[in-house]
Amino acid sequence: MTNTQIAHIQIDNYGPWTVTPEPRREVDLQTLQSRLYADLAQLVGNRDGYIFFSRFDNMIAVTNGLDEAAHALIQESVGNRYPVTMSLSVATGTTPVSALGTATEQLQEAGSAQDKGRREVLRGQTIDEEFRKPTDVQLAHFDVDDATEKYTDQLNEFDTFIQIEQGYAALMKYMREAHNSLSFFVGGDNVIAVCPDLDEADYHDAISHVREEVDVELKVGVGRGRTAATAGMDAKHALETCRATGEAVTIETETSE
Ligand SMILES: Nc1nc2c(ncn2[C@@H]2O[C@H](COP(=O)(O)OP(=O)(O)OP(=O)(O)O)[C@@H](O)[C@H]2O)c(=O)[nH]1
Repeated sequence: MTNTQIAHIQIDNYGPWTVTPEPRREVDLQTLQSRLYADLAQLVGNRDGYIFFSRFDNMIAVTNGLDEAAHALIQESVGNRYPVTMSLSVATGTTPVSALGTATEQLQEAGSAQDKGRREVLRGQTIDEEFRKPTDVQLAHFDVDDATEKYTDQLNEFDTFIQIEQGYAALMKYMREAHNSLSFFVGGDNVIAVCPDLDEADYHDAISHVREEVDVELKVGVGRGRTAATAGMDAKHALETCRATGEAVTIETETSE
């Protein structure tokens, strides 16, 4: 069974900061947000976690393998180098949705996102080393079939963007509602979903749903691992198997350590 460790990261009091003492230049906010995401991708990724930007002022990470000290160090490193601080709440669950739900509740209990007094809160619990398993994380790497041929080389970039986003919107909503999974756009035509123990039929179901709803054709590779990094790499290999065999769904049978 999966045991996903999810961290909810939130910039402290960011809304007021963006307009104090008066609205800050949008390009500077865009730069800050993308640099913070890039830094966190390295800080989390070098410890074998994955982070997704969601709304940039809030981010969601899979941090299996990171203990409380590792989370604290990441938080401190950002606090030392940025004009903003961030709060971080971590929780585990048999589904990513339940883990995130707990993490967010802990953060909300500590104070509002726009509470001047809530700064650099660190809450929650990580999985003790002795309880970690090679099946703790299940990641699904979705890809639009022949996006280059169907969209990128045919339509203008904005109309391609609409097609890809439509597929993403339908998938993220359905995976959340029907399969307790958290799906994130990661660039190009790719979406990575953090999933509980789903089987091949569940993935076929999600792909059919997106096809019926928005006429976007997907394939998916699925990997499992002790960390997001190993599960994610297995998912990429499984996706390559889809490309080689023409199968819409491939689940790596070996679980990586
Ligand atoms: N983040 C991320 N983006 C990727 C990855 N692989 C491809 N992309 C992006 O997706 C775009 C399309 O590439 P592909 O998915 O290989 O191309 P395709 O035309 O859809 O062809 P098939 O996937 O073989 O059906 C690329 O330009 C990249 O932007 C990946 O593993 N991660």
